[in-house]
Amino acid sequence: MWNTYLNGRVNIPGPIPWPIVGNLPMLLRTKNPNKLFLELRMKPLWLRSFVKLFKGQTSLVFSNGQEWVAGRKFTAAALKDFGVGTKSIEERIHEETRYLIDFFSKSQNSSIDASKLFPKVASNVVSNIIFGERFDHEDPEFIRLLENVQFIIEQNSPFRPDNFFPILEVFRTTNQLQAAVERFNETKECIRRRIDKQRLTFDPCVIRNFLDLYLAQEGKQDSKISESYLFNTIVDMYFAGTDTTSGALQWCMLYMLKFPDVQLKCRAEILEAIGDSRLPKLSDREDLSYVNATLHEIQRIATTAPMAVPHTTLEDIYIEGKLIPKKSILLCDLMSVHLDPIVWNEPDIFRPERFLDDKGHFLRSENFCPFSLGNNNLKIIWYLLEPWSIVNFIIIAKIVPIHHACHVLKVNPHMFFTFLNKGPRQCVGKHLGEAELFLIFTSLLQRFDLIKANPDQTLSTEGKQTFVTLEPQPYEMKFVIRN
Ligand code: HEM
Repeated sequence: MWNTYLNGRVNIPGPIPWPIVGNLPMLLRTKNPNKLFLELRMKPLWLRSFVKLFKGQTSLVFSNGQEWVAGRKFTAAALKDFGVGTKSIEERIHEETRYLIDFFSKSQNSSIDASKLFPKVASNVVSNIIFGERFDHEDPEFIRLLENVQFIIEQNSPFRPDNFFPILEVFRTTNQLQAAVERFNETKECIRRRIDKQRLTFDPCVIRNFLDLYLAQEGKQDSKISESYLFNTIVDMYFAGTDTTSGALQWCMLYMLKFPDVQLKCRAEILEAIGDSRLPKLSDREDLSYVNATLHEIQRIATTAPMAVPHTTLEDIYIEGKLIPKKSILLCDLMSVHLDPIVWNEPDIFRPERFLDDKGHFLRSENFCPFSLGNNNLKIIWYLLEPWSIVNFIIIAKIVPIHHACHVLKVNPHMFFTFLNKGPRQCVGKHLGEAELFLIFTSLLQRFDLIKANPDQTLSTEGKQTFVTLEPQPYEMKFVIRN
C-alpha cells in the first residue's frame, strides 16, 4: 500500500489524496463527474476507483485472449450476416421505424418522453437481430425487460459513491443489491424462454437470426465458444446495444429541438435527395452530407459513452517516464478527445459544418471516436486505477498520444486495450449503431416537425451519467406531421 502510494506519488503527478478516501470527497461534491474530469483535463490528480463489476462472468465483454478473439469473430460475423452493412439490417430498422411513424401519426399532439420511448426503439432493433422479431412497445414482458435493464444499469453506475469506495457497500441496503441480482436473473430467464421457444422450430440448414446461430453451436464438441459464453454474449448485446443507441437518439432529438435551423436544413436535404414517398436507405448516406455532418457533430459534442469501458495494462508501462503498473485499470476519456480545443475549433459550440469541406461534402475526422479509439494518433486523458491497494485510486494522467503508449507497450494499438485482462477493444455494434441513427433520424425528419412539448421549456445539454452512457436529462417533445 505504502509502496503503491509512494511509487504513484513519485511517478505520476497529481494532487495529494486524502488517506483512505483518496479523492472521493471531490467527486462527491460534483453533480456532473464528466464535467469535473473535463475541468481537470490538464491537471493530473488522484481519484478513488469503482469496484470491478460483473467479476467472474465470461462473455464477449467480459472475456480475454483466445476466448475473446473467438467470441468477437463469431459476434461480428453474425451481425454482418444478419444485417450490418447488408439489406436485412435495413429492413429490421425500417420495421421499427414504420412502427414509430405510425405511432406518431396517430398520437400527433401527445407529448412524448424521449427517455421512455427510445430505449424501446433501440432494444427492439437488437431483439429483432437476436430473436428475429420485435416486441410490441406495450408488451408487459418487453416493458419488464427494459425496466430490469434500466435498474441494473442504474445500480451499477461507476459514479455511485459505493462503487468508488467499496466499503460504503455495507451501508447500501441489501434489498437494492438483492433486487439487482434478481432482476439480472429475471432478464436471463426471459432470454432463456425465448431460446426454448425458438428451439422448437430450429432447423440447422436455415439460420434465421442470432439465436439460431447460438442453437447451431450448442453441444458441439469442437466449438471454441461455450454455450454459456454465447448466452452471456446475447445478454451483453442487449445491455450494450440498448442504452448507447437510445442515448444517442435522445441526443439527436434534443439537438434538433434546440437548433431548429439545423433541423430545417437537414429536412431540406432529405427531401431534395429522397423526397417523401419512400423511407431513407443506407445507400442514401452519400447524398446527405449535411445530415451526416449533423449526426457526427451530435455524437461528438454529446459523446454517448464518454469513458468507453475499463481496460487493463498487460505489463508495467511507462508513459512519458511515469510508471503505469501491470494490471492497472485504465479508462480512456473519449469526451476529452471530442472537446479538445487543440483539435476542434471552439469545441463547445454545436456546428455541423465542421464536418463539411469547402464544397459542402462530408469530411471525416480522425479525432471522432464515439465507438472507442481506433488506430489514430489521438491525444487522450487516461484515468488509472491501481487494483491492488485496499482503496483503489484513479489518476488522470497527462494527455498522451495513444501511439506513444502503444509503442512503449510494443503491441498493436488494438491489442493494448483490455477488459481486466487482454484483447483488442472496439464497439462490435458500431455499424449497427450508425445505421440505426441514420435511418431513424432521417425517417423522422422526413415526415415530422420535431418541436418542444412546452415552448417555454429550456432544454439542458448537461448529461446524466448511467452505467457507461451519458444521456440527456428527461425532456418531452412532439412529432407533428409536416405540412
Ligand atoms: C450509438 C451507439 C453506440 C455507441 C456510442 C457505442 C459505444 C461503445 C463503446 C465506446 C464501447 C467500448 C469500446 C472499448 O472497449 O473501448 C462499446 C463496446 C461494445 N458495444 Fe457498443 N456502442 C453503440 C452501439 C452498440 C450496439 C447497437 C451494440 C449491439 C450489438 C453494441 C455492442 C457492443 C459490445 C458487445 C461491446 C463490447 C465489445 C468487446 O468488448 O469486444 N454497441 N460500444
